[in-house]
Amino acid sequence: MMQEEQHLEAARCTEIVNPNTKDAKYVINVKQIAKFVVGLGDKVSPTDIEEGMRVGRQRILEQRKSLPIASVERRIVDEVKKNDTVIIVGETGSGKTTQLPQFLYNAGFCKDGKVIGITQPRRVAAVTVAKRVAEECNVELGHKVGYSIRFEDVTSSSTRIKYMTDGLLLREALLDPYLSRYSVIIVDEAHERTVHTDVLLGLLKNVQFVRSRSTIKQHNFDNKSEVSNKEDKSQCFSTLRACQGAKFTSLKLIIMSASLDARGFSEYFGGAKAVHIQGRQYPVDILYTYQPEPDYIDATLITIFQIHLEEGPGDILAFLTGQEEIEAVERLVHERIHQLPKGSQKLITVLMYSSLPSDLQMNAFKPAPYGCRKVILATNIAETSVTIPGIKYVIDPGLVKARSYNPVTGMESLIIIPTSKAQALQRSGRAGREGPGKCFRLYPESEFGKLMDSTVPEIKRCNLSNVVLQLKALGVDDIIGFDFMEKPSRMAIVKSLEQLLLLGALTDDYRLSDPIGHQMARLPLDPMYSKALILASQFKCMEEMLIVVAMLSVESIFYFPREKMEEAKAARKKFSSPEGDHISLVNVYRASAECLEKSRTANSKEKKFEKALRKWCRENFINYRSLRHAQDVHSQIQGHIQQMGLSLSSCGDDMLQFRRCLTASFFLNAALKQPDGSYRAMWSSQTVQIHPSSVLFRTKSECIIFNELVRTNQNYVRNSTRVDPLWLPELAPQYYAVEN
Ligand SMILES: Nc1ncnc2c1ncn2[C@@H]1O[C@H](COP(=O)(O)OP(=O)(O)OP(=O)(O)O)[C@@H](O)[C@H]1O
Repeated sequence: MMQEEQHLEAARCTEIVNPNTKDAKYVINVKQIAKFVVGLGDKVSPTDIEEGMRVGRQRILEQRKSLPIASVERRIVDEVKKNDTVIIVGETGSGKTTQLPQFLYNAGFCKDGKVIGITQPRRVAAVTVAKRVAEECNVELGHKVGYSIRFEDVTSSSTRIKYMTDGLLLREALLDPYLSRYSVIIVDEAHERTVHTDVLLGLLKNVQFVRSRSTIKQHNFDNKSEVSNKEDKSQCFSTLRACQGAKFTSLKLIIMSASLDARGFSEYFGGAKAVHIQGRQYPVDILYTYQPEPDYIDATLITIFQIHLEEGPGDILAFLTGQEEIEAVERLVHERIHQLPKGSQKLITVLMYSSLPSDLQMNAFKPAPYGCRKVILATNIAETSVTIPGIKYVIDPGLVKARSYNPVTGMESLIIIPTSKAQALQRSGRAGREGPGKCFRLYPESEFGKLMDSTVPEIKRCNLSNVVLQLKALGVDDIIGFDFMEKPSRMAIVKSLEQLLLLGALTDDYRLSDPIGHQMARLPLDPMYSKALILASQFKCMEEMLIVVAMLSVESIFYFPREKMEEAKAARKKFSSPEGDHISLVNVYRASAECLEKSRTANSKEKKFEKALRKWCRENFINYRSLRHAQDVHSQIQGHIQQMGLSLSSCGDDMLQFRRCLTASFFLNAALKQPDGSYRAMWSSQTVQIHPSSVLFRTKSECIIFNELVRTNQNYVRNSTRVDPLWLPELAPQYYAVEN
């Protein structure tokens, strides 16, 4: 196929198969794409569009039929009918995520208005897969097929196939503890073992147990003899009691992945049936380096350019470890592009990481302009479930940034570690989804054998306060006795119970407190941040705290390019407050809002505001993408605050009130200056230093509160504000009065 045709085809596949062709805006869009791609201009007629749609549908149908899962549809449906829990293991690209829900829908699992829910560990996967399945079913997104992710619900009462994040299903369980709308729940990409997946598995096991009993016969809940298994008795008791008299249909559970320890999952679900799907649609060649690469960034760059100059058409997906690294590689690619031989194809970069605003993440799914090759620089958010059109080459340096938490010191850090085999398989699976592909692993083949089979479950390496709060809100009283697939350490659970008690989320007998604990559980934030917002309504500084929580939820607001360090520092000074980093963040946010306000008064077009904001960010050395993300988070949390009836007051210029509120909320993160100029963190007793990026770095106040304790070459605290040490016993007597 000629390259122009290929690009038109790409445009057709992503746009023309959309069912809304009668929408005028859409027709213009198709024309624009055609013009952009092959210069057809106004030549795209309604007949072209009709034809494009027909071709697109036909292609999708043929493509679906050729997926390995298509040949075992009957068998899988039968297994699901026969068994309450089924484990499905099938290669990446075999069609699990997109096809299985459709098979089950066609087999009648949605009759009586029931819903099939499919959980994904990541938002981007939930959104893009739902879009694809809606296209395959030829329905408008949000009707029969929809998705729901935190702060974005594209479903309706007619939705029967619903993709969502695992965290969202957990939140749904707070309102509907038996997940009664669902006839089937599919936990996809279970190998990732996110903390949400693990909690969800325990919860689903419990819900399934309750629902299956309820369908057998009406319970006599005072007589627990029906509950045979001892562990189940303690596990389910509070739930069983609560559902007295309720009548449910049974819940089918499907656990799915390309690289699953099927035996471990099967054992956890009492010997559940495991089904393996053989084969994939297209082959992927795996290439290794001869020697270990001493500098994986440089090796990634070299591989990008090698592919670009030596390989045939197709886009590139390179896996990196985080936003800063991705932005640095983007700069290096742009620097080296100029060294390309004259006449070579253009190379464009697209970024993809979790804190990038959703609309910018979606740029990765748009076809590259005609005559260009696209290289996507992504974190592991592009690792599972997603199909990015055009990707033929994957570069995998074999590393990932992972959370690690020490419950004794309270130190949470992000460290770069080798991927597991399961992750490497997922990454290579992103090539070869539309045709044969290649994966360049930037390590020797012998190293692959040494990788761990699967990732250490996140639940074993994170601060559990949020998990414990959620479980308490779900009615699980005995956290240590909860049936986790893999139990977190007792110490980690005890520490988080202690923290929640001190924050007032739990009563003295470790139940969720009313109203604080319930309110905290409703906010989708770290418990300390939730507490800060609840207190801010009493300290009358909600506006300021909302900004701070939003700004702290994103990575690196400021940036300091090496070549313009002095200019960047001077720009930053404009926002700096001598009181500390929190107020400085408020200043940045407010100044950006002012800039937007001014451009809104002067213009009426949304694009122009964006342009004005970008310019303002450039001039002030603010990371535009991070600021946009903070604005998103801000409006989302504001929605929650309003729903909860908390007042949106501002303390105006009285920042004393705001600092007192910070102290009352983050008192566990207080540190006192020591005679040698270092600080002692009060909760962990660790010796720490103020991070050089802080406005307090040189000033050294007597007492500070901070948000993050990180370890690089030494222990640093980040985002600090100076506070009066006497506020600690006054505002947090539950902790400091006893200590003193
Ligand atoms: N958005 C999309 N655009 C184009 N093709 C798609 C899209 N989504 C899926 N496909 C096609 O359907 C195939 C099966 O995708 P699906 O996500 O169902 O596989 P899977 O077995 O779940 O893989 P994985 O384990 O990687 O998630 C893909 O290989 C690709 O060919």
